[in-house]
Amino acid sequence: MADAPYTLVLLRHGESEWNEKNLFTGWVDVDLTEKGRGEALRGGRLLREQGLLPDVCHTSVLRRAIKTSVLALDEADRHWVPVRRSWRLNERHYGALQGKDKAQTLAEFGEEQFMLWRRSYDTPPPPLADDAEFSQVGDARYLDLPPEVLPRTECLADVVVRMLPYWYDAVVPDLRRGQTVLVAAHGNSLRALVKHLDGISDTDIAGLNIPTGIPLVYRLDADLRPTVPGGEYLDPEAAATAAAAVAAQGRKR
Ligand SMILES: O=C(O)[C@H](O)COP(=O)(O)O
Repeated sequence: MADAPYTLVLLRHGESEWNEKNLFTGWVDVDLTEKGRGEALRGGRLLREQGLLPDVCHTSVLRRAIKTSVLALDEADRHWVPVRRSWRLNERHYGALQGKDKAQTLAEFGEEQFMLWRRSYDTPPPPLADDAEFSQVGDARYLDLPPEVLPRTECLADVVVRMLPYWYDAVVPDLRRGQTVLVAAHGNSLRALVKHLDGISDTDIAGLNIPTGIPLVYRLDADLRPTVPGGEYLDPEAAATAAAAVAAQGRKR
């Protein structure tokens, strides 16, 4: 398609153990659930059935995204493509909320504060202490980062700032080589990328939620602009239902 020379596939990891428990996760490196592994396999099957065969994959350095990419690529018979990993695709760091129950947080702090921390563009949760149980300080995969770069909390604006250099330096060159690129990442790092791609306002991004395990396909024009705003989910009905469930997560008992 000359008017859409570039194909980008976004895939949020399958359900994680802390998604199932309704806990704020952020940079805590939890595993997929059995359901999440099934979602990843289905995502790969949808890619294969649609002929959307990745030539390269980019993931975060968190196992839920890495394992999702391995399962999906294997199911699409593309397990052999090159993979690059970066902390810049990590989930948003949830600060002192990491490990806390979403429903309890909502009950304790109220709807307004909960939504500010969870979905505002520029209000981060309180920072996580370096000696806290769910801190990433000292984690081997981040030892090359200057201490001041390692986040202790992030708002979505912070994620945009640390994700975009990777988008421009690693993902865009692969797209411009004509490769079909799979980005296997997280709800908020993908919200940050979608915000950039679709030019979504700082206010409107609060209403956008990304479901687990369902490929979101962007066909981009020569200027890397989406030819279909918002992209196209390979299972639109399931995606709409699952995105609504993500939005309501704070209320899950
Ligand atoms: O990090 C987490 O808790 C989830 O993966 C994303 O959570 P959210 O949808 O509440 O931002």
